[in-house]
Amino acid sequence: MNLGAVVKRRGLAISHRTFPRIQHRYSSDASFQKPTLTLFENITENGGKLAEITLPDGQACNLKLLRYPWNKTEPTTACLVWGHTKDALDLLAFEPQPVPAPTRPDSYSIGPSTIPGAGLGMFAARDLVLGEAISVERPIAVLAAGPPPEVPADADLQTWPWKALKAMQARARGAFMEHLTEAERTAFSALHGKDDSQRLTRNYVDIGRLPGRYGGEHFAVFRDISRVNHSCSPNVELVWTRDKFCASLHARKPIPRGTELFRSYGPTTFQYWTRSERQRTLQSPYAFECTCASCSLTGDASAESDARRTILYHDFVAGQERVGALPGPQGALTASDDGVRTGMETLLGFHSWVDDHSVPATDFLAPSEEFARIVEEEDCWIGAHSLVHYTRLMLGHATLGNEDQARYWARKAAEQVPGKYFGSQLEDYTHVEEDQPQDFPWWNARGHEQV
Ligand SMILES: C[S@@+](CC[C@H](N)C(=O)[O-])C[C@H]1O[C@@H](n2cnc3c(N)ncnc32)[C@H](O)[C@@H]1O
Repeated sequence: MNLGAVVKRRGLAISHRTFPRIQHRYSSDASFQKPTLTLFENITENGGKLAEITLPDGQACNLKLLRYPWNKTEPTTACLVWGHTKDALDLLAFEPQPVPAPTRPDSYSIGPSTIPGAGLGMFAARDLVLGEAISVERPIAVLAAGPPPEVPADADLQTWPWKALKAMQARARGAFMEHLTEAERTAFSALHGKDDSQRLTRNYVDIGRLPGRYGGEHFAVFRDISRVNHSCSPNVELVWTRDKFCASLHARKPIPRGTELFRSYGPTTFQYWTRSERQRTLQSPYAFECTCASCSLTGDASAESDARRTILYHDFVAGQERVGALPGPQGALTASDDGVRTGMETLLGFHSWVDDHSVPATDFLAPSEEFARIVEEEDCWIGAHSLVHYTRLMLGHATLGNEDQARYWARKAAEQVPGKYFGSQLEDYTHVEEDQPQDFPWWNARGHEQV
């Protein structure tokens, strides 16, 4: 039996003399029920392996430190990812692409926030145009947020031994921080937070999945974008572009010079939550109480705001169910060909309405009109969901031959795609109707039913 296997089974401490490249080993108990973490001193010699976690069943998962994209002339990012992610990135043979420039230079400044006690914030340095890219940044650091894919999906991460695994990952993150370049450390240390751990948890942006078997989120920390404070009625939207490995901030409305910029910290569904649900999430890990317009409401007004957001949530869930019931791969909705159009129209119930004259136009339009009214009252940002309803209103009004309304909703729909600076298929979809509503195949098909 080889020494490595004995070590795994018995949880023995490994001497530096036997394996000089191994510096630390954290295992307080000899029981082989616990995962063990080994941190490597010389990560270059170990192919970027910063740590190896050995699970109770003997499987080993590697945490790898790499610089990405592999491009010497661009700013690159220090990444701490699971071994599979690195392998998948290797396979992609990623061609480095430059970080795109913002729409116009000098669009923002950093200074004391308008919210008492919120520290610094980001401000519009000039009048900003709806949709424009205000800041485009490659992150200082990217870290896998969850456990390795080898951890069984049904494992309760709060209980032993997974709790121990989590603590071990935290130690690996600490070691990762030590491996940042001096410039990265300086930028990271200047961010809000009393220590590295707090700086990480209070400044990260969730950038979602990277390629590879690990299906969880990744956290990215930015020099400037991490300065943007939170509001439940945000005026900017963050877009992560994996191919360019950068994030961009887009204005979701015209923003006058000097205005503080706010984005929503919550997950995609955050805008649908009630006030107390939102406040709970912001307390941990961000540790503040939101004072935006919706969160400052009290009594009946606050209950009404909660009720409005709940209506939006139910509509979102119903929409998800309709997407799930669509024939063919759901990817058709994001494909770059006519599948987008057909999939979208089917989802919206457009085809069945346009052919069934027994269903009045008002029945088709009313739910989307109510949706639009609530979104305006709450001033919330649920771009993709709004896009669906505004497109529906555009389709409906074009079919009724109502040119002004069709153009209006086409423009509103296009505005829900802030990443249009990076090119978007959906933008093409909506712009056809915006520029030439008469080109729409069903233009005026039910023109006799004016509403
Ligand atoms: C990502 S940082 C934002 C930049 C930070 N204000 C700074 O000084 O660098 C997140 C932290 O900013 C503060 N913060 C963000 N939004 C806030 C808000 N709406 N009200 C109060 N504090 C806020 C909280 O301390 C939070 O943990």
